[in-house]
Amino acid sequence: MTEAQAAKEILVLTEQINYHNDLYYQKHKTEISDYEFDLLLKKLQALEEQFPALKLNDSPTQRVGGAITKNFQTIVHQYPMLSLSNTYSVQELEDFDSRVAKGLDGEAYEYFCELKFDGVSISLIYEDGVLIRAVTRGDGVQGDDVTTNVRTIRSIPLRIKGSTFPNRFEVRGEIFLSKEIFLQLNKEREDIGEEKYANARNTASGTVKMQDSAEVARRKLDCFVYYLLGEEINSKTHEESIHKLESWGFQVSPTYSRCANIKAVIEYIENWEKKRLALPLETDGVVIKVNHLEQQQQLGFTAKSPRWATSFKYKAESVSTKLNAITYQVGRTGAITPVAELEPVFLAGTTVKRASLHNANEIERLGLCIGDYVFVEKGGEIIPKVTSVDLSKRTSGLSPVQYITHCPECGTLLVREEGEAQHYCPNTLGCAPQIRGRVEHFIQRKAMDIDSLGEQTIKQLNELGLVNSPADLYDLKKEDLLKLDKVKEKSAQNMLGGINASKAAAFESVLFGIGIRHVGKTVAEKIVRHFKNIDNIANASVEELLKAPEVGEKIAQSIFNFFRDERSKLEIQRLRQAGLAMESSAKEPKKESDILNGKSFVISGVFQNYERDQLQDIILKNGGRILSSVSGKLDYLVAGDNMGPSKREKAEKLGVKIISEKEFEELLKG
Ligand SMILES: NC(=O)c1ccc[n+]([C@@H]2O[C@H](COP(=O)([O-])OP(=O)(O)OC[C@H]3O[C@@H](n4cnc5c(N)ncnc54)[C@H](O)[C@@H]3O)[C@@H](O)[C@H]2O)c1
Ligand SMILES: [Zn+2]
Repeated sequence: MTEAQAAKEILVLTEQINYHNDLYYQKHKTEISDYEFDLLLKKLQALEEQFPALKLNDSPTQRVGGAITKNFQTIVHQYPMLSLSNTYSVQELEDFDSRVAKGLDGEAYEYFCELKFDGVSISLIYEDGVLIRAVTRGDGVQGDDVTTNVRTIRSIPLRIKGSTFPNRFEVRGEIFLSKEIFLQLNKEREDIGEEKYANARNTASGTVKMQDSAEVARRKLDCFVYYLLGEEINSKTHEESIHKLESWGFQVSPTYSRCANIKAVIEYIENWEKKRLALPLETDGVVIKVNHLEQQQQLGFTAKSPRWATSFKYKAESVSTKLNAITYQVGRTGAITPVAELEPVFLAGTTVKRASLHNANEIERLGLCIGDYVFVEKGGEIIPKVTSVDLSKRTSGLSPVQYITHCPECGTLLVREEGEAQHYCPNTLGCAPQIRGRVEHFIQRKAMDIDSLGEQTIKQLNELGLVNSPADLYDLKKEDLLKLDKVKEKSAQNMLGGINASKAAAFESVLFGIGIRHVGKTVAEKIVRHFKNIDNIANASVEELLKAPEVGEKIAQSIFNFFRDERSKLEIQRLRQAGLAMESSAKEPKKESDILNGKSFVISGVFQNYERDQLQDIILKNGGRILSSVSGKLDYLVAGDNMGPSKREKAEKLGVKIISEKEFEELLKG
């Protein structure tokens, strides 16, 4: 390669890597696998070594890939938060070991191995035993202050146990979503017609940077810690530090092990390759650290990572198999999911016959033809996925997959909304899986809680033409139920009892249960609080809907459309006649004073002593008004933590008074 060619190649690679870094760290998305990404980076590194003069100062090989955002306060790290070098091969691991041996000049040394948890790294600062700050890695030098969000994580102690600890220290760890919580979160999203999250890591990193910490708390993040730093730590080894962290009440994964030499490290790596798949969280490799802290110091750091540690990444097992067909599933909300039907193949301990293809874009990106051989991977994710076409086995005469245009269940023309990757069957009221899904959604515990009915019963009731919508449940008679397989007098009675008892459910459960797209349980609760009864909701304009807390453009439009559909109006009317609650049972807030009469407020950010709705209630009860956005007419902007900077700027420009939670309390005293 000539120098000119290398220069060009370096530019192209840098641009690609920067693009993927931005997607990964800022947008919490990925378009290529970690392995492919690491290959790009290695290629760039090799070129830079061959042509040192061409190395760019800000090359992605020289710095940590992330960045800070404008939504949080920026904090400079006391100790830089670096990356880790990585390898996928035992040979490279042995090279690392040789470098360590050389760097330590013949001194004896040992390693400490931990699993590499796949989440997002966090720095936790403790003073006098109390968590005072939590900061993201950012660009390694400075990060985002996400303390309010991190305080919601139960496994991170707000105050540490015991009485002997340094005045000030820093703990580093990995925030993650367990596989179980991630699947549950996706199930809930699918249920209300939201697109599913791609993987747990991206979801965890997106969650840590949310503006609403009440939502963060609901997501149930978790954390493993793996690093202790500070002036007065007094540990001799990393192992000792880990034991200290455990004794102070931090959550440390019990999977670590001290390893006498690189041979033992390799055994550790082999030992965990399969076992890690059964762990409750995703892991993508092993982190190998020199155990003695003095030796760590002696080895030091490069610009981007420590020389005393490295990571071994497991390459996801991948096999090539034939794509026999693509089938299409129709979900509760009509979302179409394409599924690859594969020639059965053995992969990472199980036989794989099907793999998810997500949506039409994915099929296009892969360039699939029926009859192709495709590579299938089962990485950290639970569901296998098709990663690419095995072009070496492509035969001639295959033509690219044509995505279906009509619903495989009811034949209706599919639609795809602007900006969405998924196709939908719009025949919500006439498409069998959608009908069943809607009734299942309606009877679930968070909605009407009718546990005497199950999926099978609903399927049969629908096939017999007895149930086509939730309201039909309330017309069921015992004779109807006796027509079902294996249903006798007693269970029929039981079912009717459950249906009848559901009439006592609260209005927010009903509103969630009727299944308006994008309206989850929390949103339903907020809407009920704001609008009080179904008529107010049904008659609200999009603009009025937008004034309710947590209701954005997408939700407002969806609610508005729902209540303009004659068929949903009829359904609501039938449910009302059946005796379901159509208004909030909560009492109107009683007027407490006139102290805030004529004053208008916007509430923004997160508060120490109140939920946002509580603050709203207090304002209303004392005669104030709530506005939805900052304008010249606004009297007060009540600012909590993590308020968006644009709101503040606007308020400052318009001369609106910005008050803190404390000042608001003062205001109330008159
Ligand atoms: N697919 C993509 O588009 C894309 C884009 C950018 C980055 N990436 C992936 O991210 C990696 C680079 O990310 P990185 O710089 O964050 O490095 P890294 O994730 O490879 O390694 C460093 C991080 O490992 C984490 N870690 C987990 N367990 C640990 C333990 N026991 N001890 C110490 N640290 C532990 C820490 O958060 C630390 O910051 C790449 O190798 C690539 O795989 C992928
Ligand atoms: Zn359909």
